Amino acid sequence: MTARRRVGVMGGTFDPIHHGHLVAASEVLAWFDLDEVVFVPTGDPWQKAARAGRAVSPAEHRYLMTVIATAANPRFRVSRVDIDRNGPTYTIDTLRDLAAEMPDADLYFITGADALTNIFTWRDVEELFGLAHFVGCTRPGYEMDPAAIANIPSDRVSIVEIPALAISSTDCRERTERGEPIWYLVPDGVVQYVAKHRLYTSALEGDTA
Ligand SMILES: Nc1ncnc2c1ncn2[C@@H]1O[C@H](COP(=O)(O)OP(=O)(O)OP(=O)(O)O)[C@@H](O)[C@H]1O
Ligand SMILES: O=C(O)c1ccc[n+]([C@@H]2O[C@H](COP(=O)([O-])O)[C@@H](O)[C@H]2O)c1
Repeated sequence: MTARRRVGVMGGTFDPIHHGHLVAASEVLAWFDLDEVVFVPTGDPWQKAARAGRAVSPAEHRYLMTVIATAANPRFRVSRVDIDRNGPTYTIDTLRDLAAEMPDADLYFITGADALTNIFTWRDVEELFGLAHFVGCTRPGYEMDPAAIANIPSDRVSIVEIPALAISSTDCRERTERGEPIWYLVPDGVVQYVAKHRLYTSALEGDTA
C-alpha cells in the first residue's frame, strides 16, 4: 500500500502575492513534511470585496503574479480551480475540487491568524473540517483569539509560529499608489509585473488581464 501524500493548500486573493504568503507556505511545508503546497488564488473573494469596498484586481493578473512568485520552488504550484469556477469563492468548493483531483492526498489548508479567526463565517464550515487539516500561521498585528477557534475539532487544527513579516497586500497596493517601492516585500518578478501592467495606480486603473 502506498503512503498517502501530504499536500498544503494556500488559498488567498494574492492582490498582490507577497513574502508573508511565501514564508507561511514554506514554513508549513517544513513543519508538516508536506510533499507540495498548492497556491489557490480566489476567483471572487466574496467577504474581501464586501469588507474592503474595492474591486479586487482581475483574476488573471493575480494568477500570473502567483505563478511568477512560486516558479522557482519545485514544491510550489498554482491551481486555477477557484478562478475557473463561476460565482463566489468558497473554500468548501476549493477543497472538494482538490480532493477529487488528488484522492491520494491528505490536505492541509494554510491560513494566517486573521483568516482562521473568521472561519466560522465561511460557507458550510462544519463540513470543512472533514476535508482538510487547518493550519493557522501567526501574523504580526493579529491576535489568534482562542475562543474563535475553540469549536474547531482539536485534531483538525494546528497553530504554527512563523517568522514575523508585517507585510500585507493592502500595504503593497497603497505603497504603489503613493509611488513608494515594494521591492523586497514581494518577489522581484512581481514588482516588475505590477509596474508593467500599471496595477494599483488609480490614475491609470491598470490593465485588464
Ligand atoms: N504577513 C503574513 N503572515 C502570515 N500570514 C499571512 C500574511 N499575509 C497574509 N497571510 C495569510 O495569507 C492568506 C491570504 O492572504 P491575502 O491574499 O488576503 O493577503 P493579505 O495581505 O491579507 O491581503 P489584504 O491586505 O488585501 O487583505 C490569508 O490566510 C492570510 O491570513
Ligand atoms: O469559504 C468561505 O466562505 C470563505 C470566506 C472567506 C475566505 N475564504 C478563503 O480564505 C482564504 C483567504 O481569503 P482572503 O479573502 O483573506 O484572501 C481564501 O482561500 C478564501 O477563499 C473562504
